[in-house]
Amino acid sequence: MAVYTQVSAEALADFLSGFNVGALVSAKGIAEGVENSNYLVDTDRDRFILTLYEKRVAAGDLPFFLDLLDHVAAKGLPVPPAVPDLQDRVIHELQGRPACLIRFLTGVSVSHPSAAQAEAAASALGRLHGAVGDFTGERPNTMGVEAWRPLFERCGRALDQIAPGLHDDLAEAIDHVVARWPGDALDRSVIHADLFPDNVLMLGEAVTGLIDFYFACTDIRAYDLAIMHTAWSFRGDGRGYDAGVGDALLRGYETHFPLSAAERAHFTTLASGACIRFALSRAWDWLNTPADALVTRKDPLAYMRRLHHYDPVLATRTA
Ligand SMILES: Nc1ncnc2c1ncn2[C@@H]1O[C@H](COP(=O)(O)OP(=O)(O)O)[C@@H](O)[C@H]1O
Ligand SMILES: N[C@@H](CCOP(=O)(O)O)C(=O)O
Repeated sequence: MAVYTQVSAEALADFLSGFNVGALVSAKGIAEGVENSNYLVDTDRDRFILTLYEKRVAAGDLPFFLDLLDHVAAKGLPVPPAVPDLQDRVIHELQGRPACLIRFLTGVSVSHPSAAQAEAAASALGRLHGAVGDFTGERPNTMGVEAWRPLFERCGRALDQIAPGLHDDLAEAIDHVVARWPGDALDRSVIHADLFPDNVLMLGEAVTGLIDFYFACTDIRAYDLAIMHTAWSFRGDGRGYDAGVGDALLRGYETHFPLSAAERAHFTTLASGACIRFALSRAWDWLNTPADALVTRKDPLAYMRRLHHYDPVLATRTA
């Protein structure tokens, strides 16, 4: 459960009085998510998500994320814009945290996506990449290829507390993948950068929401699909690659963006990089999540197993 900051009913009612959204009826901390504190808020008029930005979201980046959501929503994609208050402000402060009131979208995130659901979700990613073609905002990827070594070094030898050998395994993987990283050889774009199944809301096989744009940034466009491939095509523990789902992702995406020969040639490297990125952030969180935070930490080793699927050369100690 991701609630790092508690908001009392009184503080929330006071906060909502600055909006034209009706009066508070109920509020519950949301079980999913690891980055921010999220509450499901019902008023006597409507339902909202209240997000307090916590760990990796810098307040200075919020205008980029919110402008991006407005841009993409205006193109007809199902993304949740922030709700303005009575003075037309969308970024607030609550309990000392940056906070936004977000429009609620219906749908559920699937735990075990079928090939048809994966195809629909990847098709939505392709539409998203089409919609950002004329978006002028830019944001460097703070979790991109240049960030891996510094984060690895901040984790240090404590990585071996998670699994013996993890430190050396990751060091070798970073050297191997960074040396092969395509860099400027591939098209760049604004990307979502975290389109896991829990960030896609669905009803049956229809996508009803793309959420959680708080890692969105400018990076290699096909890297977004590679991230999705690592997140959708395996069981939660990182075992059991499902080729039906993996192929469906490529098929769905290519209805909007056929991959170039270069993107195909580099896809395994992009996916391996995604595995390093999520293994590292999960490892850092594993070692540093406050004991009193209501959050379920995610397993870094599940991402090492995925890495070994894409790059069997790296399959060594922690497999
Ligand atoms: N706009 C929204 N509409 C409906 N549910 C949402 C919305 N935003 C977030 N949620 C719910 O809250 C959960 C956590 O949100 P998310 O943005 O993924 O959190 P975090 O940033 O902590 O990862 C989601 O899995 C989803 O259940
Ligand atoms: N998707 C990442 C963690 C980021 O959390 P999210 O809840 O914002 O998607 C992972 O699984 O490691």
